[in-house]
Amino acid sequence: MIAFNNVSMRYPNSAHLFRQVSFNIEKGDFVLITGQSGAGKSTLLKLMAGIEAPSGGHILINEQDISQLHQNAIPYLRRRFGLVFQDHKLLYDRNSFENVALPLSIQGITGEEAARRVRAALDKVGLLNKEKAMPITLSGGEQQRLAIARAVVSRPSIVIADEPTGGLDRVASLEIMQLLKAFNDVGVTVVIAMHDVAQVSTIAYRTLHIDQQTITAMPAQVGML
Ligand SMILES: Nc1ncnc2c1ncn2[C@@H]1O[C@H](COP(=O)(O)OP(=O)(O)OP(=O)(O)O)[C@@H](O)[C@H]1O
Repeated sequence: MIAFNNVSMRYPNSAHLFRQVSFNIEKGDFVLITGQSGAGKSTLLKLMAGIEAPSGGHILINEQDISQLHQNAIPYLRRRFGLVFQDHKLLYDRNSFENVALPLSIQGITGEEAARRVRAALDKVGLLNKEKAMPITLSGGEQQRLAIARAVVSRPSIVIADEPTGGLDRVASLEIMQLLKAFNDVGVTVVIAMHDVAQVSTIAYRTLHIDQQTITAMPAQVGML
């Protein structure tokens, strides 16, 4: 589903973050990207989603080389991804419902159909009773769950989350991981960048570890608290 073939990455005037790394993420995988701060975890997620371009090699999404895609095709590629960032990137002048509805309205889905899908997404993350709440009135964990609802409302086949439990306590972190696992259980591929793997609980996962410009794939394992 996602294939990196000899991918190298360096930002202008910086050292390489990775050199000629290759790995595959299969449909339905639950993958953790680990590595120290600054190792390049966020960059790896951005490469997958076509937000950054690699300095070498090829990235294939469903066997399509994304570097060969026309600029106009990038928004369609992005729709396959649900993106969840550590700082939520919620719109604080819109309520919960409106935040989740935004990706749908960009795709031209409005009215009853949009309302039905927004409420289904809010229900999945346990925020159906907060649809009128402004994000600022929600707890950190609730804001992150709202960001997840917004990420999944377009029914993406891949959810990419960058430190989704950052700043949350243990209980809220566990809820977020269990929520992401629930989407994975129904077939969504989930890729999470995380420096603190201890929060993963008893979720089976594969790890891609970034260190010294290389990425090491480790087999499936079960995380322990
Ligand atoms: N747009 C950019 N332009 C130049 N350098 C960048 C850019 N984005 C990130 N970097 C640099 O690339 C390196 C890797 O950053 P990245 O955010 O991918 O690491 P990370 O592993 O996610 O770190 P953290 O755990 O601290 O979030 C850092 O040194 C960062 O300063």
